[in-house]
Amino acid sequence: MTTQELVDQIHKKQSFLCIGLDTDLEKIPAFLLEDEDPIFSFNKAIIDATHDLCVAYKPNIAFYEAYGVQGWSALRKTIKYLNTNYPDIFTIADAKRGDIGNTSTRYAKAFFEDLNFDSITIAPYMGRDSVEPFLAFKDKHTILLALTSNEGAFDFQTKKIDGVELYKEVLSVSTTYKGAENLMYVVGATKAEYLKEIRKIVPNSFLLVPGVGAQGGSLKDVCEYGMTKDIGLLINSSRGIIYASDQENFADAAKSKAKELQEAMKIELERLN
Ligand SMILES: O=c1ccn([C@@H]2O[C@H](COP(=O)(O)O)[C@@H](O)[C@H]2O)c(=O)[nH]1
Repeated sequence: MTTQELVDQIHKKQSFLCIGLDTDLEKIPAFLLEDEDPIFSFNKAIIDATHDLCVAYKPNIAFYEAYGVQGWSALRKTIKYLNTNYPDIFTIADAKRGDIGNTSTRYAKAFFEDLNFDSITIAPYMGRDSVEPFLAFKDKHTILLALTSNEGAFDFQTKKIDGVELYKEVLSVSTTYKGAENLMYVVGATKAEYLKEIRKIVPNSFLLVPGVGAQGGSLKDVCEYGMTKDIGLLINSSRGIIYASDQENFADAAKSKAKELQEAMKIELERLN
């Protein structure tokens, strides 16, 4: 999917919501455990109930890998279901990969070609040759961890090297990578006040912003400091939406939570005009 197609979808749906499919057998409604593939049944119900309120879904790969072959099969069914039934939706494999060049190429093939995701999250720590193999794929997007939402982000990411914070170095150096036009960045909603500085380095890039909902980040602050004329934001909420209820009404409850966020986003988009 091209970035323009994503922007068009945001305008059409008046939403820049990404729903995280962090599907955990210990948290989904108990009655679904009787199904042949409870993970897929849960995901399908959530997707069918919320697809017109969001522009992206982000399965976190850890939740699928944790269940071995069954989990991987549910992931494959989920991405296939999305690509077949809702081809306009932007899909993100939250896999946080990155390795020496030839290994990165295999990761890229796995997620972009075999699974056919539109994008993947990548850790920048191994540098240029670990990221560029992902950037070589046309109309696929590489979402580099810049400033993450967790407390541990302060261990390294905000530390200065030669007077410059590491996350800023990640942002500016990565813009020189071959294929940098395919880059997006992860910035945690819990670090909204940093967005002003971040926008000085990457004024137009799309940012994937997790941390609204269960982690307490503010949608309003993220929009105030991070929104661009082309929106430039995908705001993720996972647990706050998908686990709104563990009863029969779980999909409707998820829809209500997604609707609350979409309505708040609509107001923010109206401010742009
Ligand atoms: O900095 C980061 C990077 C990734 N995540 C992931 O996003 C979701 C957030 O889930 P919530 O339930 O809405 O808190 C989850 O998959 C994280 O692994 C992040 O939170 N922060």
